[in-house]
Amino acid sequence: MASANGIGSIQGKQPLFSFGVISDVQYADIPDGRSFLGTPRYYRHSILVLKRAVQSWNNHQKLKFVLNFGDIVDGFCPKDQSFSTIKKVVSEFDNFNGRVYHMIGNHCLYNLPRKELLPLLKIPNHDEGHAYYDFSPTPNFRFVVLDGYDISAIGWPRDHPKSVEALKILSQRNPNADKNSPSGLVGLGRRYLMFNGGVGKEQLKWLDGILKEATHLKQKVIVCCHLPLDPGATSFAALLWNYDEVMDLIHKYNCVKVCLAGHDHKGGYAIDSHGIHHRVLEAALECPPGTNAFGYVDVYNDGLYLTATDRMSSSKMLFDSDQTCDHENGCTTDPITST
Ligand SMILES: Nc1ccn([C@@H]2O[C@H](COP(=O)(O)O)[C@@H](O)[C@H]2O)c(=O)n1
Ligand SMILES: O=P(O)(O)OC[C@H](O)CO
Repeated sequence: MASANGIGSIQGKQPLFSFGVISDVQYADIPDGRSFLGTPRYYRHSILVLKRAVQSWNNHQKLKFVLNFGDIVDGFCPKDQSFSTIKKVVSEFDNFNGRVYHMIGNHCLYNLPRKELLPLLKIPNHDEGHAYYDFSPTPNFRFVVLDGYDISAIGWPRDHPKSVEALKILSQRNPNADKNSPSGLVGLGRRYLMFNGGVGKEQLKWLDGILKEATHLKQKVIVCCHLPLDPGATSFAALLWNYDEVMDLIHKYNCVKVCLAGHDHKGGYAIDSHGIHHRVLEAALECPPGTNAFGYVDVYNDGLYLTATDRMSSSKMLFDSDQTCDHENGCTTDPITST
């Protein structure tokens, strides 16, 4: 399909490399339920979605790695089963014939503290409890994985400075007794919920260094985080607390082309004022039995092409600086194929 944003230029060519994606598996061995707002959640079926994803990624044969966007187990998982359940889901991922890069999400942190969780997820360089890292699958591309719960009221010991900082932010920004309730919060202020978090100063400094180096090396950067970074691509109630600070830093450079996220289960897509694509991936948890939500991304010099399944929409994201939205009704995803 030749389209307004010029995706025709990448179709028909061999990708430089490809990788698999899935988000919000939120498995638990409990009966089906619903979100707070009533959306059905299929806790036992979600691991079947993951199994089918792994099978499909292995059948593809050319995927270089897989990215898991976080929340591999649900907060309702009985706490005496947290460790074994996370191990069970990780071992499903490990059936993939390649490297799996995990992100942490709020539901992971409801189940285990960081010091137990990060080694299980094989988070690189987790010695100080950080879950941010980067890797370069080819010399011209770099993936940056952000830790959206760096400043968070979940996951750190209660008296940890990062937990104290998070509780202070929540007490200033959210007057509700239940800090997960957005009641009375208006517009972008709705993001100040306990199930979200922020990127701390040290991580921002690290990110600045990475982007500086990537610019010097002429690398294109894909930023990944459980929490979305753009208000156009998500419900405000799912945004990273300091998404604006992170994006101001990213916008100082021209190397970041795409930001990928999970957390907001319905998914989303937008192009920001600097031409960066923001794609929030639809959740595996909310797939009714027999349906799927996973995909793989083909990487080209001039764009990313997400081929997705069932409830995850396929997306074309071209890197050109003169970005225009290629969807008639605005910057939403443009479904192209379903496998
Ligand atoms: N509109 C809302 C949404 C959520 N909450 C609180 O957050 C918790 C988690 O929500 P889920 O969507 O993951 O079910 C929920 O238990 C509520 O405490 C809310 O108060 N108002
Ligand atoms: O992580 P959950 O399951 O609490 O859901 C987060 C919401 O989707 C954010 O809007």
